[in-house]
Amino acid sequence: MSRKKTPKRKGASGPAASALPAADGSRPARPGTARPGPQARPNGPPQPGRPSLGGGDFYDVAFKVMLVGDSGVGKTCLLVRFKDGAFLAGTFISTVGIDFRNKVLDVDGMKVKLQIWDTAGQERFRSVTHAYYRDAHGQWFPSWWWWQKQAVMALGSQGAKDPTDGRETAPLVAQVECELKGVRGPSSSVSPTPWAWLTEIQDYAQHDVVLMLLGNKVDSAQERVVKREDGEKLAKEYGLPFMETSAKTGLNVDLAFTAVAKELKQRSMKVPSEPRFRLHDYVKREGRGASCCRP
Ligand SMILES: Nc1nc2c(ncn2[C@@H]2O[C@H](COP(=O)(O)OP(=O)(O)OP(=O)(O)O)[C@@H](O)[C@H]2O)c(=O)[nH]1
Repeated sequence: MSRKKTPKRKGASGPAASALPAADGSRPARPGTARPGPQARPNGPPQPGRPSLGGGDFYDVAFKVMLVGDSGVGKTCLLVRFKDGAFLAGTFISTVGIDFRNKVLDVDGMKVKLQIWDTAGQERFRSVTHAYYRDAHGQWFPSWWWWQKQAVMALGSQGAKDPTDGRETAPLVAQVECELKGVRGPSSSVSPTPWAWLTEIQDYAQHDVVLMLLGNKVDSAQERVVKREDGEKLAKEYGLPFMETSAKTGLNVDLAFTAVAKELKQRSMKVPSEPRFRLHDYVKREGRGASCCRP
């Protein structure tokens, strides 16, 4: 992935539009860059001449997944952990604009490509992110049914501090409470709206988007400020599947993306012979507790 992160600076200008990938996943031409586009057109059910990501990574069906959440909760680290199995330790460098990575998973005998978009959590990039929620592929390639389904994984942090620089990050539950307070106000008649990110998703994503809530950074036991039960309660309140993750240890990272891939595949393919996949049940059953995986 071309690094779109830059050291955090106050008053830094927004991203140069030309440097950003297009909302349909294409990028400005760069030598050696595999880019999704017409030439990478997949063909639905498995066939011998399946499209490739390059390097022999063939796939049958492709979906778009977006990672959203406040700055510093660990979106980029989660993606890097999933894609490369590594943890980006060291100084926190905030994402500028947006970028994506592709990964092909084997889901029940089918090759599912996830195109995962890593968004910037900082407020000043919000307008850039908005453009990427909508399925731009539908606009450009209306017959590409396989892009129709998308997922958003909303991240919060279960820890209060970024362990690398001691900076405060907004923990999951606090983000929600803060938002509710802001909207309700002391004498406001406006009915409370969900957490800011969920509101965004409602406003900008497809109405039937697959959603999952993740509480990241569960490895830092001393820093933990959100209890697992509180995360679960919150998710229940909004009817979302919830999982605690750690980009540092890898806890539940593959599982979370696999769960989303399974759900997306089911919604698109509807294979009658396959038992119905239930995302909520799957994450509850398969998700591991943080206590078993401290570093
Ligand atoms: N202990 C611990 N630290 C983490 C974890 N995930 C991320 N971090 C740290 O948290 C900081 C922020 O991580 P990023 O992945 O850059 O955060 P982000 O959400 O992409 O932030 P923006 O790009 O600003 O939106 C970095 O210093 C990471 O090393 C985790 O699971 N555990």
